Amino acid sequence: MNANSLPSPPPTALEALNEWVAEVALLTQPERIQWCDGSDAEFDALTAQMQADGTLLPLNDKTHPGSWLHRSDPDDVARVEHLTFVCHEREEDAGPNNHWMAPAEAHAKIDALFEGCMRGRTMYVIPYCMGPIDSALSRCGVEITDSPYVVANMRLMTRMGAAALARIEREGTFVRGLHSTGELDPNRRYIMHFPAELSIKSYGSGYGGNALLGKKCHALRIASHQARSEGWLAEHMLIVGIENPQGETHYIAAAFPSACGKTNLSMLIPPDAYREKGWKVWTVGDDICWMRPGEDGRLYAINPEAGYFGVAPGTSDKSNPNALASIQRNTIFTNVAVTDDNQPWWEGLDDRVPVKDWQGRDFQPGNGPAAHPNSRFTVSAKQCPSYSPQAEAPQGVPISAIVFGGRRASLVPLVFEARDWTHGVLVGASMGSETTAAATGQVGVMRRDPMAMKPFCGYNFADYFSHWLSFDQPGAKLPKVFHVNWFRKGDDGQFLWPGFGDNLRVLEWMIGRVSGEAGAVDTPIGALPRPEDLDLEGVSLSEEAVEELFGFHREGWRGEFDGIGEFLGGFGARMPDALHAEQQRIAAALRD
Ligand SMILES: Nc1nc2c(ncn2[C@@H]2O[C@H](COP(=O)(O)OP(=O)(O)OP(=O)(O)O)[C@@H](O)[C@H]2O)c(=O)[nH]1
Ligand SMILES: O=C([O-])CC(=O)C(=O)O
Ligand SMILES: [Mn+2]
Repeated sequence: MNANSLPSPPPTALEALNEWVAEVALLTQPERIQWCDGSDAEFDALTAQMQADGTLLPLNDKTHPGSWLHRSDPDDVARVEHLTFVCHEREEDAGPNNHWMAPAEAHAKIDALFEGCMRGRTMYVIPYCMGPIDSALSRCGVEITDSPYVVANMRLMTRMGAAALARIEREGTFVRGLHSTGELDPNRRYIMHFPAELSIKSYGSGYGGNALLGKKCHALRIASHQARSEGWLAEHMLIVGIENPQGETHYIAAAFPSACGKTNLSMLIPPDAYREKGWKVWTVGDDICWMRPGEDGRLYAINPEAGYFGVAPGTSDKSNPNALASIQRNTIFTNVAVTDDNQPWWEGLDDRVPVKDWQGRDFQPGNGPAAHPNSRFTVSAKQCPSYSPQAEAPQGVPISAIVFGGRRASLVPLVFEARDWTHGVLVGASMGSETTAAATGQVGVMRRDPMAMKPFCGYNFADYFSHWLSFDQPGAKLPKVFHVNWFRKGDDGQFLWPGFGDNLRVLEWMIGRVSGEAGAVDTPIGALPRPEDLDLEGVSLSEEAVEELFGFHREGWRGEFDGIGEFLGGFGARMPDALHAEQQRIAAALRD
């Protein structure tokens, strides 16, 4: 195709967009170009076409109306951090936390892959808005892709189509994301970010986090960099509203690494006794949070997404009934197993035995799990029974508490509170967690994952921590900062804390701390509740569990703080002195 065969007149009057689309068409040579309007008719036509060519397999229409299974290439099931690059002119600006390539080299390398890659195929142009269309906090982008699966997922995950295009035309700026599934060859795969150009190029993967460019690539890597210069924060956080029996709602934002419990906490169902008293939980977002100080000095947050791309395994009517209710219809499942009556199935759902595994083979336990450990569902947020009407509010919701947490089998207690903002930033910066199946590589290895942003921060972590510290200004009414660990294990290897709905007991304590009502004891690492400071009625915990979940183990923390000191030191002179000082203050207190 050449520029002359572009549709005429072009669907938008925005020259910059038309020029970019023409330029991409020239490079990739698609057979045709389709501008996506986000309509139901467009979605229906795409899913019908994917059903016809086998990209989507229809699921049981009685139990799961309007739902499909997609089986991806077995080598393309997770994010690929070693192939993900942040391309600033200077390597120091990407920082030791990122893989870096100079922009010119990166463009040359990936453009060579894009050359002619859409021959014989349709090129889709997807205008999207991250956040409510009418919110000043929202930002827009356009993704160009040759994957109808990406279009369908973007339709569920973002505000996509005509309204987004209208906003882009008004604003004149947008993030440019170019994607092709290519040959799905892991040796011809890159996810490249050019923060200074507000652009993304992703080649060779169809997997969510690599291919749905509005999500991790735009809303975290590009947005975090943009947020630094514009005075806001783009974070890997859920947003949840906790309504107490008096009818007051506190909003909490929580950063846990991939597959460490954000979706679950955001959709929590209160334990029976809490429900009877009138506690309610409202889901604003399950993965990404953009926040900015409001005129009253508080941080206001929006969820830039419009849907969930959630982890399937472990989701059941016991662990997460809201998620399960959300995915009974109009859902795309990726890499799950199926039962004999063609229902989606995964480990932890129930005790049925599936007939086909995620690769479509007859299920045999010897082949490993039936559903891929990183199998996912894509669904519109509006289908969640706990979806908060405030998720559409253009001004966002005020945040009362920020929570950091990870998977830590040992040492780290159930919950503690940072003493002030600077300490809170250190708590976030020093987060550690055991790796999960959300990214390729070994699972269960402890690594530092500051603010759950290790794979997602679009610039040097040292500068990112400085940016976090800069919010502590006169007049600021910053949230309190906490750290949680739902994943503490006993000697038998079992989790000590029941988790899920019972996590509300911990959130209630946090809200009590915010309002000054809940008790705690001070330790060098922060304020820890005593068991009697939490409502534990009906929770059965062994003596060992209480000791491990609520105890403070000075020896272990000394070692931990040595590790934290080394980690901060790895960033050299760019690391803010205030964080070093904070680490040293606590390390000294631990020696006393
Ligand atoms: N033991 C325990 N497991 C949990 C808890 N919350 C979530 N999980 C499990 O952790 C896994 C991942 O949870 P999610 O809530 O999907 O993780 P996420 O942080 O939203 O992950 P991403 O979408 O990858 O960013 C699931 O298998 C859950 O069942 C908890 O409180 N306790
Ligand atoms: O990005 C993805 O593919 C899914 C996700 O939320 C994560 O990995 O944190
Ligand atoms: Mn995530």
